[in-house]
Amino acid sequence: MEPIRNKILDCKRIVIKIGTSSLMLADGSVNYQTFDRLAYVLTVLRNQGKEIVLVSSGAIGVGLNRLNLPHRPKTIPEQQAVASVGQSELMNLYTRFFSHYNQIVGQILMTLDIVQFPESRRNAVNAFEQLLKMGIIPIVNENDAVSVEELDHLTKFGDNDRLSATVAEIISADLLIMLSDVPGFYDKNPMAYPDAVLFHTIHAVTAKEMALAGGNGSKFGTGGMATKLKAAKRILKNKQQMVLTQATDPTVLFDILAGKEIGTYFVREDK
Ligand SMILES: Nc1ncnc2c1ncn2[C@@H]1O[C@H](COP(=O)(O)OP(=O)(O)O)[C@@H](O)[C@H]1O
Ligand SMILES: N[C@@H](CCC(=O)OP(=O)(O)O)C(=O)O
Repeated sequence: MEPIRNKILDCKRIVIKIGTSSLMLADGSVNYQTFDRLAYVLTVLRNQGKEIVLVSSGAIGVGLNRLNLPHRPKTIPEQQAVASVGQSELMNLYTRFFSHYNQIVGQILMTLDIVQFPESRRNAVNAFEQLLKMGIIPIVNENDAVSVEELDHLTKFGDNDRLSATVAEIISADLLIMLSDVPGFYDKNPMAYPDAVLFHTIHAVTAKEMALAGGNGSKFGTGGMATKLKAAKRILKNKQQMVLTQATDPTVLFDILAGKEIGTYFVREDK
């Protein structure tokens, strides 16, 4: 009998983060199946009374596809333009697929400074609370078209792993589920080492765990495992919990919320 993760069973407010590598196919085209299945699963969870927030990467990936560009441009303004086009197309895709299940979605684009200033942070939280109260699923991304790494005014989160942990913190989510292109966190990169061993549960992220995080797995990934571990560290510090697994079949979310031992579960021992 596999262990049940009891602390997950009562989770009501859930942030789900999905990475680019799960939304795009290897040839750079859009993975429509994932968009459709994700829309279905999140709508079912919403109809069950869960409060769902989706943090979605993909602006760059979808933008490259829409503009028929073979790879990420080199200059920042070109990257901003690709993200601007891609974000518009990304929301178009989500709106269409969620509408198949009669679920309304909203868009919240964030920059780091929003959460760093108390008033703008409060305003952002108010927007989330109102959308959730209305039964709407907020879809969040970094506002890549304008958030540039500037020395004197830090607007960029840099990756959606960090953004998703921040959103989970400011809305006091019960659980963050990170969907990537790997089944979880391993003792070495499973894409490079077939004998890599999955960690089922992690109670603390230390230098030891950080040392096991190699580079990105996919040509689309921005964050890599290191940013996921940093996000997990923040989640644990805030006494929250996180599950990391792969997005191959978004119905995995049903099993995760049923407490099944899926992926890697980050939870404090004293939670
Ligand atoms: N110890 C590890 N365990 C699991 N994945 C790892 C590890 N070290 C490096 N990786 C790599 O991290 C990648 C996930 O990060 P990333 O490519 O950015 O995906 P995403 O687009 O979902 O953020 C995996 O594809 C894998 O190749
Ligand atoms: N805001 C960027 C996502 C950056 C990011 O963290 O991407 P990923 O590592 O695929 O989750 C975009 O939408 O392309």
